[in-house]
Amino acid sequence: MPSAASDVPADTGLPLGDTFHVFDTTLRDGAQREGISYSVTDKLAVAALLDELGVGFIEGGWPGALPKDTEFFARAAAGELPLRTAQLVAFGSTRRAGLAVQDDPQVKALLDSQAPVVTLVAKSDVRHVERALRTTLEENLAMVADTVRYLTDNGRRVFIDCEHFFDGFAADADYGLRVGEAAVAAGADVVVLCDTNGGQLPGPLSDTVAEVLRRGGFRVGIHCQDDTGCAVANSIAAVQAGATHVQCTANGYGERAGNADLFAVLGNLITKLELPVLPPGRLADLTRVSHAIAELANIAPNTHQAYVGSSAFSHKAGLHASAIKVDPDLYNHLDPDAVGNDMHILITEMAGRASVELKAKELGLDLSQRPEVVQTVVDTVKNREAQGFSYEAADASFELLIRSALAGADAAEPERLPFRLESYRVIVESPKNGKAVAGPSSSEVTSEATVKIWVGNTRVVATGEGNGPVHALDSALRLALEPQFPPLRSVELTDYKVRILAGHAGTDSITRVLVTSTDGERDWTTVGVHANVVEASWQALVDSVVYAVQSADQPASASDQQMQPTE
Ligand SMILES: CC(=O)SCCNC(=O)CCNC(=O)[C@H](O)C(C)(C)COP(=O)(O)OP(=O)(O)OC[C@H]1O[C@@H](n2cnc3c(N)ncnc32)[C@H](O)[C@@H]1OP(=O)(O)O
Ligand SMILES: CC(=O)C(=O)O
Repeated sequence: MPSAASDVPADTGLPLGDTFHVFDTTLRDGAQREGISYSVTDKLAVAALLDELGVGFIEGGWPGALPKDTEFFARAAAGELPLRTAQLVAFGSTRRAGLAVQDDPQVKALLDSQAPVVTLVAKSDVRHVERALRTTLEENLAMVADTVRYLTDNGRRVFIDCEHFFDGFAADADYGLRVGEAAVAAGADVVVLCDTNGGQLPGPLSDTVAEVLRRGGFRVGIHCQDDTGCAVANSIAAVQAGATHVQCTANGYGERAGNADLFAVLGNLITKLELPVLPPGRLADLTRVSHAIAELANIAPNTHQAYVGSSAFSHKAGLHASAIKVDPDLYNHLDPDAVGNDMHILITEMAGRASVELKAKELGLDLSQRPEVVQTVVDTVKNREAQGFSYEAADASFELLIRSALAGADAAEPERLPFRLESYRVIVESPKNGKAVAGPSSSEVTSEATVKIWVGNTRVVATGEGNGPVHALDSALRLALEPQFPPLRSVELTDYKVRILAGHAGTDSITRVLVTSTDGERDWTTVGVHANVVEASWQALVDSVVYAVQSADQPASASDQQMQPTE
């Protein structure tokens, strides 16, 4: 890793070179989000992903303030973070008031980090200088100048983050400009205007950026928090006003409401403003990198996140689907492939014929020549959703519904169900002495289920146990079916969600169950609805098993059997 600015490659490998900076602070400001606590290994992995994406700068943390960040820079310097495109940045503050810069241990830690670039946070609002730093305006300017000069003299490139710049500028514009000028005179490259409390709106923020550029005569960057929900809009407005350095965090992670989301900012800069700020071909990594970082941050991805959310290109309304069938561009603001995302058609009560046809195509079923089947499916979905079913998240049940409609419409190809239910029974038993221990332990309360089914002409009776009635039913059903349908051995239930749908009174409410299963390669979700939670669960389990059997390659012995229900 280069240890000084002189070692920094002049050619950044970025299409705009040094003229535009995409500066990521996921590992510093993003880590200030409530609930995030990266290990050093996580931080190295996040940095590697950001480098793969092709950002220009990765702020890794505050060495000297957080032991984990000190270790992160040490491990990066030791070769654990080979960077292709990005340069590593260490964050810290200007020297303490009244302390010589060379004696300030946290400034020394910035040099020790060996990062070639340093971002220094500085006060630029007179009220913060006087009330938070409790020093004079002149001493603050000296703190900025001394620290920048010391770092640049030691070969570092320096950016200066002016905290609370916009509020400070409104109160005393001249002082804000003097801070920027002092930093630049001492050797700083970029003066980053920070909306630290996130209270700005795009119009006034854009006016301030333009005025600073006019009066300050230095390079301007932007750093926006999201407290007004405008961090992305503010960042884009600043760039349009002339900022050439934009600080963001992956998925908008950050303190309070977060920071400007790197992925939305990149999507907007590249596809809307046509600024090629990433190396060619990397835009298509946006969705993958967003989700991988969410995984490392241990935060469920935001499904509705612009550009990269799994719902960012999902269409629910029938009228939208009907236009999309003609041309997806009619309802998508860009081709989802461009950012590595996919379009989805959601099937709900709002679906029309086009929605069903497009969704079937997504599932590999061509209904374009089967208008009567499409209409049957539309009608069935609308009726069932009115009863409480929800197909939006239950693609497998929806596929079964299409297959059933196809079979119903086609006398030559009647529906082939793997089994027919005769009956099931579930027993839940509390301890004989009646003293179940309070708490989540299930060993005190046992469940047992018996299923009686017909597989072809064979009657099978199986009993299973489980830590709850649904688990017991699932065990019994598999015991009964696995000998005939070996692929079921690799199928597991991975998620079980219950929702009570209110009726007119508590007692007549109905229950919707969603079951997610996996065979290790694919996941699928099925739905059941009934007033009785066990029956609703059974319906979802049966759909899951039928889906598994129908979509797996059947061994000759099983597929040769007569699958028709026998009477
Ligand atoms: C807007 C932002 O997000 S900036 C980034 C903020 N991030 C963090 O604070 C995370 C890491 N922070 C830390 O680990 C600790 O706060 C430290 C190590 C930086 C400082 O810890 P401590 O010395 O224990 O003090 P504390 O956290 O109360 O900070 C207050 C001190 O910092 C000084 N300070 C605050 N801002 C600045 C600044 N921009 N420049 C120089 N000194 C500053 C204050 O004057 C005060 O110094 P004093 O104790 O000599 O009066
Ligand atoms: C520097 C920074 O994180 C801020 O001002 O918000």
